[in-house]
Amino acid sequence: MITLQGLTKRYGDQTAVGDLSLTIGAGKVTGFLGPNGAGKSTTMRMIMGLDRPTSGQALVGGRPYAELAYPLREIGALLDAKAVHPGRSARAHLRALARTNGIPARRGDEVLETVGLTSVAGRRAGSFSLGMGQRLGIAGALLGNPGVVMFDEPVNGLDPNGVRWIRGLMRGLAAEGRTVFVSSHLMSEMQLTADHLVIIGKGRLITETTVQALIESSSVNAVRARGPEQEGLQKLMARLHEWSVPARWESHNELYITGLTVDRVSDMAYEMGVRLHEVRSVEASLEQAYMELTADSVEFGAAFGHQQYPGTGA
Ligand SMILES: Nc1ncnc2c1ncn2[C@@H]1O[C@H](COP(=O)(O)OP(=O)(O)OP(=O)(O)O)[C@@H](O)[C@H]1O
Repeated sequence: MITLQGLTKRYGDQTAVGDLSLTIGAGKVTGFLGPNGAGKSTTMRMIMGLDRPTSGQALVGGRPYAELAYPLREIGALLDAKAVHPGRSARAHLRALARTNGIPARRGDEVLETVGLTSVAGRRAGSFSLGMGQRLGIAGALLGNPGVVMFDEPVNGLDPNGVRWIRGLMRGLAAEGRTVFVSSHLMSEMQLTADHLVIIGKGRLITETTVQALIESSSVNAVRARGPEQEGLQKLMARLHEWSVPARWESHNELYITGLTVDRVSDMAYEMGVRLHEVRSVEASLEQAYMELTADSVEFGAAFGHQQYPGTGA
């Protein structure tokens, strides 16, 4: 379990992380999401004792990192895959890590097997590809068989095979009862991997929720109605607005209606004599729900153009 208590980090007058209080529990994968510069890496670095909080604290299994006698046995982290001596072989790197943490040397070979690097164990880590480096970093994180693992952007630059492997690994670690805390910008991947989500923006907690609850809360969950006659659709739109049902144009022959069922929309159109060719429900993706939620917290982003269609009144 990881506990953050009023965790705060300031750089000059800039607050990188502001008063974060939360618990990241065991037995599940918790995704750590937020726009660029939101404070994810800073938070993870404070959990690992690499940055000192300005105030508040981060606890691993109830204790600050600095007080852990053998930290690698409590928490393993992949924060920077390049933080490996390039001249050392993968095996030598893991042996050195094991030695300083009171872990038997043979454990290095076990984790190399787990991450699929046994055949290159004697090769210099500096000659590794990005994906191999990520795997070696993960081997280091697993070395002490810790109850808590933390990965900062673990799938960055990985091929589809590597992405799938990491997904399975994280799910497996959580199923074994471990705490798995992972940051990522890949929402499609988080939708498949995470159970729980912690979302921050500009250093502050935006929400803590489950993947399912976030998706269900999205206004993108809607009914899409498509028809061949725009005049009819405009009539339908006007009626919906009379009833204060949120509806907007998706394209010139498609409406997007929130808060009514497919059956209700079909019946309304039938009663009004509006021809429809398709009526179906649309579920938001995690990405859509996330974009809505964090729209106000994006510091570094390009403005999107907004398309207008007849009848939107916008
Ligand atoms: N050593 C530092 N000195 C000054 N400012 C810093 C330092 N480290 C981080 N920051 C600032 O703190 C803020 C949070 O950065 P952080 O890297 O934690 O964000 P992030 O959520 O991990 O971003 P990304 O998704 O882009 O990796 C940023 O505005 C960053 O510029």
